[in-house]
Amino acid sequence: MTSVNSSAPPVLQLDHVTRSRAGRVAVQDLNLVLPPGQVLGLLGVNGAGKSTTLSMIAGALRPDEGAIHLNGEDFLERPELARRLIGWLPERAPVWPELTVAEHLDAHGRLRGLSGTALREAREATLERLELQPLARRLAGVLSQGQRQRLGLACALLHRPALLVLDEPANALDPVQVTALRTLIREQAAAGASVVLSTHVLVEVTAVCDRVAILHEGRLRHDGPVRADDHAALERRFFEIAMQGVAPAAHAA
Ligand SMILES: Nc1ncnc2c1ncn2[C@@H]1O[C@H](COP(=O)(O)OP(=O)(O)OP(=O)(O)O)[C@@H](O)[C@H]1O
Repeated sequence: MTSVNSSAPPVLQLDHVTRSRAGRVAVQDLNLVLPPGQVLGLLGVNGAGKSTTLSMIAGALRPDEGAIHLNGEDFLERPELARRLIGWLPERAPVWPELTVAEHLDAHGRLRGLSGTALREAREATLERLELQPLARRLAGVLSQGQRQRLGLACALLHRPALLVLDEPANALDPVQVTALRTLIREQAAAGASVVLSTHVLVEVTAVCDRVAILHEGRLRHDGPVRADDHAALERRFFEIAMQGVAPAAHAA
């Protein structure tokens, strides 16, 4: 399934990354290396540290310790790399209610240095790819949740980033759109982009990811390839890790 180019530098490298939130360690000593064209699924129970990790990868949170490199460059020294290299769909994608769908894409494109014909072409191609053309002139404030999620995805994809960071991308999508999202993610990987996505839905990982990382209590507990033909193995591993520290009575509950 993967189209990894092993001779290129990693798109993303995390070395010993640690981050506390509200006085508690949310992510601890995390090491990850992501080559071009690979789709990595990030799993973990609520509070495991997935969103904190994705926020650091997207440049929205700074690690307390450790290093992050994008395409071999020091991301903490050069946070502006995010504008060009990263497309981020946060857990709750912010929208400006008074702007239309097309205006959102224009605003995101300008923030990433696109203008004129390049911006127009990127906007039209993205509207078409995300099937948002019928909604292009609609105000974001009146979109359904799933339509908003697709707008968030469109904003993340618009500038063709080398790294897509998707926090729960299937949130609020109907089954047709979930299938379309899977196709879109594999298409991005085939074109050379790397993808990190977090999800609570294990079957999403089996369906779309080359590799899975499982976080528990802020620590990386598993990092390995996904076997599309063995979903049960992923489930077993996930629950093995997720149930650590849970009392037997809680298991049974
Ligand atoms: N804005 C915040 N302020 C303070 N602490 C936070 C904040 N966001 C998350 N945390 C804490 O950081 C830890 C990791 O949370 P994080 O949101 O990264 O986990 P998650 O794996 O994404 O969880 P979920 O699956 O519920 O979205 C948790 O202990 C959480 O309480």
